[in-house]
Amino acid sequence: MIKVQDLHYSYGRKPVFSGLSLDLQPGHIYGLLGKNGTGKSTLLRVISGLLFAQRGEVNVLGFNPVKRDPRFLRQVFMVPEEFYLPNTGIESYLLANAGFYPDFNRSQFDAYLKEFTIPAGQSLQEMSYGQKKKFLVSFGLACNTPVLLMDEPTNGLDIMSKSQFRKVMAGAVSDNKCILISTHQVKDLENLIDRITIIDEGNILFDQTVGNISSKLHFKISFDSDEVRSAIYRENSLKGSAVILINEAGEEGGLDLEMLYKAIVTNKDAVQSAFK
Ligand SMILES: Nc1ncnc2c1ncn2[C@@H]1O[C@H](COP(=O)(O)OP(=O)(O)OP(=O)(O)O)[C@@H](O)[C@H]1O
Repeated sequence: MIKVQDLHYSYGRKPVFSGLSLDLQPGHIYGLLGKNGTGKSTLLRVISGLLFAQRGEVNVLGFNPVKRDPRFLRQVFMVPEEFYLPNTGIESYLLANAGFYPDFNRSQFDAYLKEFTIPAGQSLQEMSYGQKKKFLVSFGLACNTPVLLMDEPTNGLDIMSKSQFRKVMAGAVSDNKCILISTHQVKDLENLIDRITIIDEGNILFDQTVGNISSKLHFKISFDSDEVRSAIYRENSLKGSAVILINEAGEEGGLDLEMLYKAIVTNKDAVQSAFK
């Protein structure tokens, strides 16, 4: 559905990607993680056709995003990290924008606004940043595009809104939809994303499904010093050590995305050895 091959992209002389490849399928929510400045937003912009790859191939739904073909544009929606909303009410916004998306669903949109407790009569510019973000997420979801790109969608959302976001997103997954979410707020996406892609210095550092991670790695609190020593990642505290172990016994357990991320960044080889 989204295929990126040998992507090269530089801002002026500053390279961001020099050979990145990625293959994303429908029916999944992908979490795109990585340090600040590693190129997550750039990648989303390249996929959506807002930036043009200097080398390599980008194919989204059979289209080259660079061509900005209307048949492509109506199938892709991006919720950017920074955005501008016009000084209009919700109805005028819908009138001007919903028509570009053939599968836009008004009752779905209203249900999302209700879930996020966005007052219907308010002008978009009078909304707080968090309200604007929830409005845009609601609109993006209601467009029902097969490709949905979100850049830090939970930034600026309060605690209640983050759980509403998780609920709304869980209901939005479908077999024909590919959702790619770039985020640092990994806790907000726990139990939501089913594949984790970490990019670093222009390359894919880690790319695994949550199911595969859970079968290969075991996350637990341990009080056993031998076990702690054998862990591929550990965080000590007075209440025992939070560890990541190679899941040799095939134990079932949860996944702590934040710990996984830290483990990959600090001890990539040990984590990757579990997947060989
Ligand atoms: N408009 C621009 N002009 C020049 N350089 C840019 C521009 N936008 C981004 N960059 C640079 O490209 C690199 C990748 O930026 P990008 O915003 O894609 O990273 P990111 O992974 O999304 O970062 P963050 O996690 O901080 O949002 C950074 O080094 C950044 O400084």
